[in-house]
Amino acid sequence: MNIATTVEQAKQTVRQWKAEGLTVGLVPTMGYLHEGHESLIKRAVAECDRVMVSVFLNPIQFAPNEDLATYPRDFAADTVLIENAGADLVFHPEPSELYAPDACTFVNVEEITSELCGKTRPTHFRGVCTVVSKLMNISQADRAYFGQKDAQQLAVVRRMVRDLNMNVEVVGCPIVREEDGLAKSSRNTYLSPAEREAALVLSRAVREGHHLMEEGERDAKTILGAMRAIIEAEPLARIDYVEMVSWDGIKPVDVADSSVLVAMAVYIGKTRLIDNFIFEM
Ligand SMILES: Nc1ncnc2c1ncn2[C@@H]1O[C@H](COP(=O)(O)OP(=O)(O)OP(=O)(O)O)[C@@H](O)[C@H]1O
Ligand SMILES: CC(C)(CO)[C@@H](O)C(=O)[O-]
Ligand code: BAL
Repeated sequence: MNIATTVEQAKQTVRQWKAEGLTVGLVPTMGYLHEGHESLIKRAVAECDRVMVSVFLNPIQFAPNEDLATYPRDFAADTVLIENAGADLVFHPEPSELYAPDACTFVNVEEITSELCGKTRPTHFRGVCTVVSKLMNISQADRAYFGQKDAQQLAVVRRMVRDLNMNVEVVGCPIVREEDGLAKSSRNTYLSPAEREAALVLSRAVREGHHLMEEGERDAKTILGAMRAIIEAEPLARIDYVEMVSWDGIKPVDVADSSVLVAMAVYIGKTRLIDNFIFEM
C-alpha cells in the first residue's frame, strides 16, 4: 500500500491507475479509524479496482470553538486498518499541502445546509464540500463512499455532485454500531465511563422513533416528543437538535408523507454526538 503526503504523489498514482483503465473508489476520513470507516473501505474495495482512503483532519470544517485541537489521532493504527481492509493508497497531507495561504475558492452548498448540523455549525458544510471536492478532483474517483451516520453530509455531498455535474457516484453506507447500539464515532473516545453509559440515549431514541414510524405514526411532534423524552430523562445529556426533515431536501416536515430523515445531535457532557434514521416511503 502506498502512502502519499503530497497532492502530486497521489495524482501520479491515480494517473497510472486511470491509464490502465481501472476504476477508483474514494473514502474520505478524518482519521482515528474504527469499524464504521472499515465498512466504507471494504465496500469500496469490493466495488472498485483501486481505492484511495484520505486521512485528513480538515481544519476549515471546524469553527474556532470546536474540537479541532483535541480531535484524536493515530496515523500508525489507521494505516494498519486501511491496509488490512484492502485499500491501495492512503492520502495523508498536511493542511498546508491542501490549502495555499492565498486560497480563496470554497464550495458552498445552500438551502440543504440550513437545518440540522448546518444550523449549529454554520461554516461546517462549506469546509466539508471544499475538501471533498478537492479529494474528488485529486483521486478522479468513480465512486466516493460516505456513512449514513453523517446523514446530512451525505445528502449535501450528493447535491453538490449533482449540481456541479461531477463525474462521481456518491455511495451511502449504513451506520455501524457498538453491540449496545451506540453509533461508532471517533468522538466516543472523549466519553468517561458514566458518559459512555449516558450516550446510549441517542440510539435508544433512534430505536423508539423508528419503532413508532413502523407502527404507522407519521406525526413529527409525536415522534420527536417521544424521542426527546428519552434523551431529557438522562441528566448528562443536552439536546442540540432532534428534528424530522425531508430526506431529499433536508427541510422540516410536520407529517411524514415521503422519505424522511430523523436526526439528532446531543451533547453528552462536552461531547457532541450525532445519530439518525432514515424512514423510506
Ligand atoms: N459508525 C459509522 N458507521 C458508518 N459510517 C461511519 C460511522 N462513523 C463514521 N462514518 C463515516 O466515515 C466517514 C468519515 O467520518 P469521520 O472521520 O468523521 O468519522 P467519525 O467517527 O464519524 O468521526 P466523528 O467523531 O467526527 O463523528 C464519514 O463518511 C462518516 O459518515
Ligand atoms: C467527509 C470528511 C472526511 C471531510 O473532511 C468529514 O466531514 C468526515 O469525516 O465525515
Ligand atoms: N464526521 C463529521 C465531521 C465533523 O464532525 O467535523
